[in-house]
Amino acid sequence: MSRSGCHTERGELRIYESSDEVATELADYIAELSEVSVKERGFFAIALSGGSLISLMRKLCGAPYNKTVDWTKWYIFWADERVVPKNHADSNYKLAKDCLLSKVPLIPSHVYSINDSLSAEEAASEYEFVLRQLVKTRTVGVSEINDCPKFDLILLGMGPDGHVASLFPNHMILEEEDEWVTYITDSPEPPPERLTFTLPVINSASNVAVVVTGIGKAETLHLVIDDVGPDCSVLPARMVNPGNGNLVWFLDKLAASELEAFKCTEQEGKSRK
Ligand SMILES: O=C(O)[C@H](O)[C@@H](O)[C@H](O)[C@H](O)COP(=O)(O)O
Repeated sequence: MSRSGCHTERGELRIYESSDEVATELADYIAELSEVSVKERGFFAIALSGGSLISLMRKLCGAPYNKTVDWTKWYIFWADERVVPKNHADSNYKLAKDCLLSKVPLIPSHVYSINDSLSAEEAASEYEFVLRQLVKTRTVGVSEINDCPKFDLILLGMGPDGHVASLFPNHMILEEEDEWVTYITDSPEPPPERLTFTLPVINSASNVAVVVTGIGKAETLHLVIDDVGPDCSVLPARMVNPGNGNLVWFLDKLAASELEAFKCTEQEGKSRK
């Protein structure tokens, strides 16, 4: 059950007691969006990231979701991927496959992993080409305000430096406006070569959820969510702002502990006692 929730200029905050509760609520949220998208569009186009997000999605593999979700309508993409072979320990595809995708009855041809036999630049351009075909057939929706894909859901994590997908602070790809998928060869975190959706694609989605847990992210999250100084404008997580879509932050109380909204609720709770 949600410990507290509120709407801010940076989207809706859903704060839970523990990361296990985040996992429970995240599964429910994804299943609900899948149902709505399948009803409205006939498909559910979802983009994943790497990191702890994937294990936080684990409850989708169990009851009731293994039976109630219409997995055959899912189309899976990656908001970012590391340029390594698919069976490499660093691969976001491998992580998702091992923890989730191999445990649910998806249609294998609906899983759009990145071509690992190409260079970063070639793989980015091929991935964008594939996306363009799927937007043409409306398997992936299209934005009403630009020609960008409109994913039903993009799931992101956030690094302690405020990066999302493979959009790192101060990197010039934050300014990319034309490409849908781009690449970097100088990631501050290994491995250095990565593909990533650009901000226009992330911000064109119908729904974006950023899932952040643990005390190590608390200070950065405060800079991202609360308006506390000029430096925070360079944080990529702060640039996530789906204009025509919904932004939801799934947080455990450790990650949320520095947020103004969280501190207020804690204070109110104490004064009531
Ligand atoms: O491929 C990647 O590295 C990820 O997509 C990246 O953006 C990740 O989501 C964050 O680094 C948060 O990761 P954690 O939740 O594991 O800290």
